[in-house]
Amino acid sequence: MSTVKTTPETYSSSIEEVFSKQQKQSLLMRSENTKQRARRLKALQLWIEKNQKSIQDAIYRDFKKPAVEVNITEIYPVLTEIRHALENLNNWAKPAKVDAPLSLVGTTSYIQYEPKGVCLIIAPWNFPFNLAIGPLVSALAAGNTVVLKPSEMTPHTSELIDTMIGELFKEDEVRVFNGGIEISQELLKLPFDHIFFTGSPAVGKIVMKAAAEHLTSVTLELGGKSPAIVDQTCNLKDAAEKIAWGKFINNGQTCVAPDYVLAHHSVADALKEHLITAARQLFDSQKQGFDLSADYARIVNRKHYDRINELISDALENGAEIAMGGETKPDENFIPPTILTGVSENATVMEEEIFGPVLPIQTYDKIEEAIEFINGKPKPLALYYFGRHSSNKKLILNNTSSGAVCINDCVLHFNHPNLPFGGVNNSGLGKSHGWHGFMAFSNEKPVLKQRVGLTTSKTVYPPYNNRVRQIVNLLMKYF
Ligand SMILES: NC(=O)c1ccc[n+]([C@@H]2O[C@H](COP(=O)([O-])OP(=O)(O)OC[C@H]3O[C@@H](n4cnc5c(N)ncnc54)[C@H](O)[C@@H]3O)[C@@H](O)[C@H]2O)c1
Repeated sequence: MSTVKTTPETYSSSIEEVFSKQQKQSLLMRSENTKQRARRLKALQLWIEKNQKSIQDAIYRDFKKPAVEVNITEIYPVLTEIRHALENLNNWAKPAKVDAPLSLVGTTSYIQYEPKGVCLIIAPWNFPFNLAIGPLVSALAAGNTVVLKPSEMTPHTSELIDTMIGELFKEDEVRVFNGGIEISQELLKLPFDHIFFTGSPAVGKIVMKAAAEHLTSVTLELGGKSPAIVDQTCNLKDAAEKIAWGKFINNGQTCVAPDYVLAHHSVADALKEHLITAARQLFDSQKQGFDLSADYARIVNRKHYDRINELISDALENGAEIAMGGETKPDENFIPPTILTGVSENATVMEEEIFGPVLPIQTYDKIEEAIEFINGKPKPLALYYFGRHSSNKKLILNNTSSGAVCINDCVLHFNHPNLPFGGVNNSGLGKSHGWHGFMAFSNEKPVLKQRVGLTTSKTVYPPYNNRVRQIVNLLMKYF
């Protein structure tokens, strides 16, 4: 493979030229029917199905992600998203009729879902294929043109995405601009009709500020510290297997991974043992060591490897103990599943999103303490509750705010096409997936048509004589 394009000059058209071509094309695409949108989605689907091996290879080269894990977490979710859109597109795009209130009798009204226009998608590196192409599916289903900026941290996948898009689309429909922050910043200067950003809350703020210059709408899919509460009523072995899977898959670099565990003090020790067993069974089944396991991915680069090691060192300096893990390998960005106990609340690992295979276990006595702890931090992207205590469940659901909640499981909600996916405040703004993704890239345009002129409107026109005053008073009282 050739090296990744890093500056706009290496492309045939500049960012501004592509933007201007897409503005013209997006006007033409407004009058397209859904068949043409479906044709684009179908082409994308066929390309992905035909090139599964290339996708697996590219992501393996980026951070040694096992091929089956690529299928489960990168290819399958995108194919699900495409199939769901193809099945539902006609319904989604159909104008939605709405009833008239009594005061507007004689009118008919409907909502027309029009494409927003020229959209920018900025993607992160942690699911480099899924999180670039998933939003693209929604944007195309809604009839938009797209400029796509994949992450510079996964160069092999980003180059493959560029190749795929180049083979499937003209640059006035979809165009990739690969590169780092400088490319993002150039793109963010333009008056896009919508920006869909997935990444960190810190960069989300930069994107939102840039969007504000043009009053461009944004969807921000951000991160945060997603807690997993484990109470004394849960099946510990089952909970441990699910938490270990959700935490250590993709080497912990998952926005909805359980960031830390809040365990009832009576089950914390037993849970720790189950977590250690589960991590070994899932990610080192051959018992050769996690570093030799074909089922365990790597940290994406040295910068993140160093960041995560610093989190571990800081936790240890603040009194934490390592229940599992400890032996890292800088030459291959390898950090084994690491479980920490006795972590101080002031340790950085309890303050920043971990985004790596490190799982601190905190304990609580009363469920109210766990809730207070969560509410003391920015609202998380996901919250997990493991237990069968209906009053605990109710207390948690009613007294915390998060992008999503999973009960007795974790991460799975990402793959449910009928659930809106996204965060709240610090963990995100707006929703994606399925209908919700279609809506993120659509303008809900209300259309009101006057039919028989029975409405009260003209009767309240000036001059405001006694008759008009009486009508207005009646309107306010009864309609
Ligand atoms: N909510 C979700 O769906 C979701 C999914 C995956 C990851 N995330 C979050 O993403 C973060 C990890 O991903 P990341 O490290 O790639 O995020 P990031 O914010 O560093 O980068 C994301 C994208 O923004 C670009 N970028 C970086 N700095 C920029 C700047 N100053 N100006 C303009 N653009 C800039 C990058 O080139 C990249 O394409 C975590 O916080 C994680 O929780 C969220």
